[in-house]
Amino acid sequence: MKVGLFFGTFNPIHIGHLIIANYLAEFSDLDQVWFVITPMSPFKQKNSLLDNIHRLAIANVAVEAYPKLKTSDIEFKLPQPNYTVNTLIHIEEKYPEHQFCLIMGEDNLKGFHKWKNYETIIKNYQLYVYPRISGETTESEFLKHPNVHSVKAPIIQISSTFIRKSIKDKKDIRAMLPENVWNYIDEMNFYKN
Ligand SMILES: Nc1ncnc2c1ncn2[C@@H]1O[C@H](COP(=O)(O)OP(=O)(O)OP(=O)(O)O)[C@@H](O)[C@H]1O
Ligand SMILES: O=C(O)c1ccc[n+]([C@@H]2O[C@H](COP(=O)([O-])O)[C@@H](O)[C@H]2O)c1
Repeated sequence: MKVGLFFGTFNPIHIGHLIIANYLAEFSDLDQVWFVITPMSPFKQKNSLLDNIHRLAIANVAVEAYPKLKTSDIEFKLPQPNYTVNTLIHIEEKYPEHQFCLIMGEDNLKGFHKWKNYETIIKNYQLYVYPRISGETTESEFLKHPNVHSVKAPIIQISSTFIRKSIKDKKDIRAMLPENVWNYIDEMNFYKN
């Protein structure tokens, strides 16, 4: 099976993430997309980060109705910060029967040269890159790499930061989260203070 790995802190997962994953699962040669919940991203502060287990639970609720979308907690037991190159080694060991690819926004591709062992990653894995709006106009040099495939997924400008702030400010942002995710977050009182 060909599996696309979508890495992120997912604090929380939102429709922006789901639309990308759903698009790739239906309109590319990927059989499944797995959301890999990252305990600590190398370039991100740990501020207001909900526990791994809760971020995973929210993502599980989000993918419930989508047989081609799954979650993975493989990084929970790996050293932090979580470098993708290490995770890829572990995931290949655990699932030798699958072929893994990476899913990445154009914005992340621009900073890809700062990732640990990025040359190894791009040499050995296909990258599926979806469009994002960013201030910069320059294209990433990696877009020309034979292992990089551009996909025309829709652009949704929502961030988890915006969702967290809006919940804190008591705004009604239900449309930005799947209904069952909103209900779960609300019942658990996440992000309210
Ligand atoms: N609206 C979106 N559409 C497509 N990709 C997104 C969107 N928001 C985030 N991503 C990408 O999805 C991955 C995981 O997202 P991440 O958990 O970092 O979410 P985020 O919404 O950017 O979070 P935060 O606002 O907390 O920094 C990252 O590679 C990020 O670039
Ligand atoms: O391996 C690295 O050096 C590396 C550096 C930055 C980000 N990543 C991965 O990319 C994911 C999204 O990055 P970010 O910064 O948008 O949260 C993050 O959760 C990590 O899994 C990985």
